Amino acid sequence: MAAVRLPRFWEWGRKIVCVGRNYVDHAKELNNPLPSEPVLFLKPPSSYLREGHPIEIPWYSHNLHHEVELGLVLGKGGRCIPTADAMDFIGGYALCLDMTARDTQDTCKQKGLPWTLAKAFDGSCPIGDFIPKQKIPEPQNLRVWLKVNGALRQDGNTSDMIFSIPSLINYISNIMTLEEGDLILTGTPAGVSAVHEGDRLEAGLGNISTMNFTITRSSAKP
Ligand SMILES: CC(=O)CC(=O)C(=O)O
Ligand SMILES: [Mg+2]
Repeated sequence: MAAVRLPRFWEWGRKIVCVGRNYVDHAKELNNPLPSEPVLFLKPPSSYLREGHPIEIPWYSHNLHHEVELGLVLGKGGRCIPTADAMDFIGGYALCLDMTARDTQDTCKQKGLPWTLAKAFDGSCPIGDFIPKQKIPEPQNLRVWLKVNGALRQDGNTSDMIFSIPSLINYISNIMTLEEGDLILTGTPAGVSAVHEGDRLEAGLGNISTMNFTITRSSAKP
């Protein structure tokens, strides 16, 4: 039953849990300290964006960054999931972008405020198609890449994660109950950079899944 419903998980209104600073090279490029525990934040379901719709630069940002990430789609829910059992809770995967208003994030950091404005705006989580679990037998050894206007900007591998996929599921589920259809973004590798109106983004998980988006400026202003 779950296998039939999961392919359209983004329509369920479930939470998106994001992990930050999970790759050494990315933490270093932003001069962030290496975390001793996973860094977590949330995006609302209104962040989901599917191909065919442009990514909008929020009206308050002049430095929107791409972050390409492997997404884990929960196939069943649980609380305090043991690391040893964690992979059984994955129903599939998705190619994801964690679009980030970097200027806003920097201001939030300086003021000691949460990252909501920088990370949780409408369309801040573009996603590709649902990938059934069996199509990625080695999720901890997977190329994650992104091009802007044909130029390769991010080219990482999930083998370089600081916190492994099972340990992330264990950590998150010790804090909040994970539900079927939840999405976990596992962090971005190095190479994040600014996008501009008219840019074309192409991203991929190896050659298993690819997606394309264009960039526009939001017409929504207060
Ligand atoms: C510094 C960040 O924005 C953290 C983040 O989202 C990541 O993927 O790393
Ligand atoms: Mg991220």
